[in-house]
Amino acid sequence: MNPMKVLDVAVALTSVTKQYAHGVTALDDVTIGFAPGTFTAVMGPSGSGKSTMLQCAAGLDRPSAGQVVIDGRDLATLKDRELTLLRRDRIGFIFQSFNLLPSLTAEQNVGLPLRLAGRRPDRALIRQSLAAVGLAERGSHRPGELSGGQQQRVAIARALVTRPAVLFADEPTGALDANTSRQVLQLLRTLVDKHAQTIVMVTHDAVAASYADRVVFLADGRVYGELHDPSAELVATRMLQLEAASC
Ligand SMILES: Nc1ncnc2c1ncn2[C@@H]1O[C@H](COP(=O)(O)OP(=O)(O)OP(=O)(O)O)[C@@H](O)[C@H]1O
Repeated sequence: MNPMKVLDVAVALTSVTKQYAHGVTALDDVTIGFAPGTFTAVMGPSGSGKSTMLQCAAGLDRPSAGQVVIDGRDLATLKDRELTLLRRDRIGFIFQSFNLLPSLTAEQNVGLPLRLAGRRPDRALIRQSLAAVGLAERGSHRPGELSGGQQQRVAIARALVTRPAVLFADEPTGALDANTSRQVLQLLRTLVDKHAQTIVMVTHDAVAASYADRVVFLADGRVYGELHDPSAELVATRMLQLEAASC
């Protein structure tokens, strides 16, 4: 990828390889970019490198070789402190298990990234973030008093409160039923369409992937093609082909 192209994307991976101990190559020469204001789903058989790619793209893990550029900054050139700040201020992350602090209210959970940044939690901003995910009335509720879908929406509000360049999502609907999943996916779609949020989501679910603009397929640590605006059926067919090929 040339330098101009790198500037055009929110996140760019160029020839990224990640090797673990015991000779495991989790990512093998992966080059891929995620354009601002787009929603990308990453799919592939179990062990194909999806989570590893997300971790490297989010600056949570360092590649063995290759370059990762987030928001125009080459991660390899950053000192540990600078990388921590970039992750804190420019990256949002949501997980299958929500990862909310059970003793804090929804408002306090959403305000956490601001506190960690040493900023005074701005209540108007926090309330605005909760309203954006449809939970304006639930600010004083603790996670145990909220449904799974509501907890994931609090986690999304928390991830977005710093206005990150990219929101990474690792199986965000994995713990939710079909109906609640649809609501969360529709919310992610709206964040892209209305607020030009960049989202990169790992999923095993073809229906979830069909909410994205683009689906990237991984197998054995390599990119094996992509689909644009695909139907769930087309994604499922492609996954079956990949799984059959990697057996
Ligand atoms: N910390 C680690 N140490 C050694 N090997 C690892 C480590 N993390 C992942 N791997 C290996 O790297 C490969 C890719 O793993 P990764 O978790 O990225 O795959 P995945 O596509 O997300 O899988 P799944 O869909 O099952 O979650 C696998 O072979 C895995 O066993």
